[in-house]
Amino acid sequence: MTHNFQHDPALLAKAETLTEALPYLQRYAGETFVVKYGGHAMGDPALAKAFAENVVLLKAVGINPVVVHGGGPQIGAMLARVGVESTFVDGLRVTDKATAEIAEMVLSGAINKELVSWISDAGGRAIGISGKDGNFVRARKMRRTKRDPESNIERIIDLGFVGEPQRVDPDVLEPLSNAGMIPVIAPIGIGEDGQTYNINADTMAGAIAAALDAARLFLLTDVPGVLDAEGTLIPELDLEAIARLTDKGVISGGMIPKLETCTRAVENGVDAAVILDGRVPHAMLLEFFTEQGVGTLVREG
Ligand SMILES: Nc1ncnc2c1ncn2[C@@H]1O[C@H](COP(=O)(O)OP(=O)(O)O)[C@@H](O)[C@H]1O
Ligand SMILES: CC(=O)N[C@@H](CCC(=O)OP(=O)(O)O)C(=O)O
Repeated sequence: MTHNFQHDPALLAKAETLTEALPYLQRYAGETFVVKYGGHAMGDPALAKAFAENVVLLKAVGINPVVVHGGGPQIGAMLARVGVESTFVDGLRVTDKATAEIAEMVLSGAINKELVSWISDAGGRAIGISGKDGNFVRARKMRRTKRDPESNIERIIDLGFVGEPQRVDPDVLEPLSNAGMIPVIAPIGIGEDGQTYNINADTMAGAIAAALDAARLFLLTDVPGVLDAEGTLIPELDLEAIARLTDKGVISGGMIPKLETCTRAVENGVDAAVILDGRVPHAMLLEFFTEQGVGTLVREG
């Protein structure tokens, strides 16, 4: 697939002026925005700085931002360094014991604290936790099945210690947010038996957005949004259209958990979910002060 979407340079220039976004954002004062920052969008320090500034701006106008981060490529690099092989099924990393340990080390350790420092450098107060802290996210083993197209038999796929959020406790975040902190969350959960679960960061963000009754869920990634078969950006999708595109195979790899997340989030009370390009400076703000937004907006329909 070719990705031929071009960003309008005039809009990008406009985005440099953070203050222009203020009147648009102030309408959301008191609301919660959950922002998922993907590992692919993390590489560039200038973008990281812009991202952190945006999050601090949201907090400053009275919005309650909650950051959930990924780190897939960084986990992959660490696994390669220690010689552990990694495979993916539908965008999810098959996770054995050693992989779970490394995923937690990279996500809860290195990346979580890096994001906390970016936000701190931008003038905010961030506090980094994972789903384990305060039993914030109770997880269970993810059950995944796949239908064999030839035999039409549904098979269970064992993804190891890949988890799905079972219960999110909003009380863990409330005192932090009320004290002026910006929570930064690593996608690691804890099972009833104390087991560590590696959770896809999109899935984690969606469950948190639903539990917090968020007004928006942003998924920042390394493409302009959901692209059609020609590689053109689809500005808006409802749940029916997502099912259609998935069946046609237009949506694959990492976009599968993203759209599953958006679907579940809007079904569970999140007003809208947006998949947008984390490589565009101030993408989150552009979404609000451009007529059509800049990514793919998912609503229930
Ligand atoms: N229809 C589609 N539109 C856009 N991206 C798609 C589509 N289908 C699959 N993808 C893939 O999904 C990727 C984004 O998911 P992922 O790599 O998991 O990102 P992140 O690390 O930000 O979570 C894109 O880079 C692209 O390769
Ligand atoms: C189960 C599963 O796939 N977990 C992910 C967690 C990190 C993640 O989701 O990072 P991105 O958002 O950068 O892709 C992983 O191990 O890569």
